Amino acid sequence: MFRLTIHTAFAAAHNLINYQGDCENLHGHNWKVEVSVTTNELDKAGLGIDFKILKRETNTLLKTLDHKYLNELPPFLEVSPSSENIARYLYHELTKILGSDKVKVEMVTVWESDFAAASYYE
Ligand SMILES: Nc1nc2c(c(=O)[nH]1)N=C([C@H](O)[C@H](O)COP(=O)(O)OP(=O)(O)OP(=O)(O)O)CN2
Ligand SMILES: [Zn+2]
Repeated sequence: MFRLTIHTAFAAAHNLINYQGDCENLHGHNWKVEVSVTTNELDKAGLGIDFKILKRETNTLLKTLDHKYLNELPPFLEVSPSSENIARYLYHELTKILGSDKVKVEMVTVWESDFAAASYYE
């Protein structure tokens, strides 16, 4: 089994809902995003999936979040835009885009600082 991982990032504003403390107020993060996929098969070039495709599709998705107020976006209208919920949202969207009989999105990890991250996997 092969695991392929890419790192990328986006910047956005949010506030946690149903939360008491500083983070219920509007603030922002430069989130780092790590996407891992697994595959058993390699193509003739020896690639599970081209990193370029992995980065391009992830970055296209992240553009919909970048420099936005997350609480105003459809995925987070009724779901608090915590790092956990962002990771789960990205996991499901990337599975729709990249998932196949050969490639499984294994895990999405979202770092909201250098010291704190949430991962989602199934
Ligand atoms: N499990 C989670 N806990 C917290 C989340 C989260 O998404 N998942 N998010 C927040 C807030 O968004 C907040 O912005 C966290 O920022 P952070 O820099 O960690 O907070 P502080 O600056 O207060 O960090 P200290 O290390 O305590 O100074 C909170 N929790
Ligand atoms: Zn925050």
